[in-house]
Amino acid sequence: MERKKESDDLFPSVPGLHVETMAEAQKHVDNLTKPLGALGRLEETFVRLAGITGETVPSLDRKVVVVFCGDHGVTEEGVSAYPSEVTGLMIRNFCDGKAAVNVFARCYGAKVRVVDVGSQLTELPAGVLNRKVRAGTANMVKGPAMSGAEAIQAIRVGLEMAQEMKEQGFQLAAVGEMGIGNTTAAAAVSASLTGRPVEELVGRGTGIDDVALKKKGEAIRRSLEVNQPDPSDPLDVLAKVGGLELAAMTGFILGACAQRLSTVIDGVISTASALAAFRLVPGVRDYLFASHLSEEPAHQVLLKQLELDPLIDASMRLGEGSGAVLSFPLFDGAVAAAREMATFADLGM
Ligand SMILES: Cc1cc2ncn([C@H]3O[C@H](COP(=O)(O)O)[C@@H](O)[C@H]3O)c2cc1C
Ligand SMILES: O=C(O)c1cccnc1
Repeated sequence: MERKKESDDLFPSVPGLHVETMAEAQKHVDNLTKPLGALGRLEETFVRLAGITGETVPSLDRKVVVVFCGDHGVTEEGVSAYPSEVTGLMIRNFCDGKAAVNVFARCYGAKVRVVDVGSQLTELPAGVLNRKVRAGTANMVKGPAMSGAEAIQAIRVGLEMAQEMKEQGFQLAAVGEMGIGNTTAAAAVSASLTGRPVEELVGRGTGIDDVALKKKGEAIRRSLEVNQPDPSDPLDVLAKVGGLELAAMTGFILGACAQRLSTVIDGVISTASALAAFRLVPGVRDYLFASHLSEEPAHQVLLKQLELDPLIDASMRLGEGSGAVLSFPLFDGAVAAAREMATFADLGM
């Protein structure tokens, strides 16, 4: 009971969409010179952006991707194709502007923010925001990944980052992550929150072979048995079988949506965080956009629970927020179509 009270204070309420603006936007889209509904998901995207911003033609000039980083104790079970050290190497790579997410962000004029919420790096390169809660989680096969208090602290990091992004004037925010081992944590969180069997959710992550895939499934099952996370308590799930960057992404989504900041989720890891956020505050769904469909099997299960349709299906399995940033031009296209296309009335029809 005590914790329920604490989380009530922790989570801001999410306002409803501007329904009248959405109706106007829908009417406008229906009058554009194209067959009714022919722009598919771009139309739903545009109408919802109008509902979020309260503007019939919203502006999306300022875009950002926030990459939350953390390490995972469960890597000692041999669940990833790469060692934990790669998390730190990639943090440096993000700061050098040389990772996939940086390249895509440059292509589409988006800023990149890198937040260390739980890596094992002791010296951080310039450009990383140091919000470290602890240096990696514990091995969740042997006990909880972190304490409830640490999970709440990580969620607060995300909430604060969302506030900062809003204050910095961003209009579209993508959420991404880096953390070797985090597809294992994401699958465990997904299994707990959805109640689906582990075999349906576990995937090859960075590209493990059949032997490692079996070990990964077993590690996920054992983590659930050992920790018994309460599926009706997303905070408990995130603490026991989640990760620091997963909890921070949940906080970011809650904070961004509460401030009417349109938020684009990426692959399986950020979507697991989004489902946790949705279970805490269902209204966040109205502010969330699914960018792409990852190869990880849990991703489509999570998106279905969220009732979100991805814009892109490019067989990607990278993370970092890379798929979310790749979807940015589709948002620009949706807004540009609404702003610049002629209506049937313009043609005298
Ligand atoms: C070089 C490299 C860059 C990455 N960028 C994102 N990930 C992705 O892979 C990791 C999850 O996969 P697993 O659970 O199998 O470890 C995460 O860090 C995710 O962001 C990367 C992984 C690697 C190796
Ligand atoms: O779905 C993702 O984003 C993903 C898949 C595999 C590895 N890393 C990330």
